[in-house]
Amino acid sequence: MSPVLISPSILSADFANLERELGAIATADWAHVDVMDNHFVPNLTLGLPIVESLVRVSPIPIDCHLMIEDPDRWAPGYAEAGARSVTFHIEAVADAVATARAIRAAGARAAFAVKPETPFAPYEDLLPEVDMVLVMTVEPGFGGQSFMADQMPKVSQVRDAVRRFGGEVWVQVDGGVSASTIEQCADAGADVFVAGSAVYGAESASAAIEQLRALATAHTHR
Ligand SMILES: O=C(CO)[C@@H](O)[C@H](O)COP(=O)(O)O
Repeated sequence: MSPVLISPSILSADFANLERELGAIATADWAHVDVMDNHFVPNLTLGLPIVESLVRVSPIPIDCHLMIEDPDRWAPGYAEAGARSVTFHIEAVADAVATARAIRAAGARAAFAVKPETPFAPYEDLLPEVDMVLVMTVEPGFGGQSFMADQMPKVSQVRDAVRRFGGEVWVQVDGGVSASTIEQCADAGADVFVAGSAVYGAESASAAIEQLRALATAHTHR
């Protein structure tokens, strides 16, 4: 397996043609699906029935990022729907351990996300319960925002904690990731890269994916 994973965000895709848009990123590792409820974030996207349909038609695994309230209740359903990984926000969850275990029991990889203002250190003890930590590099809610380079120390902090833990836990970054920002993410220790506008805004999505993969691979320290 490649030491890095590229996960294009379909938030920047044409929502009227999602099957075709998933086909356009078939050379990526995962397809990142942002579920937003207009409460946890000020935007509304899609929910469980659409994710079930996307799982059916996607040529690559679905990487589901839940930006919703009450993930304790909803997250396992996305795993049961066939998402390969399900990420909940640590700011929204009541019982992170129970939710992560329910996601894993339903057959998906479990992850938690931290918003830019949220520190990682208080949650380091959760590493044995998850397969990935997502460090947001924009405020969650919208695609096309500017990359927050000030989150790179947090990415390094997560990578150091994963090394101390010794298990296999991916470190994902999401927001403003592009050919001009991905190297610093990889240098900081990220190995899973979400990119929306940089992929769907490119003339060729597959060429953009290859460029991102090559840049990240050249800078990974794994
Ligand atoms: O979760 C989110 C936004 O909240 C992301 O997944 C965006 O969809 C990334 O888009 P770009 O910043 O890459 O355009």
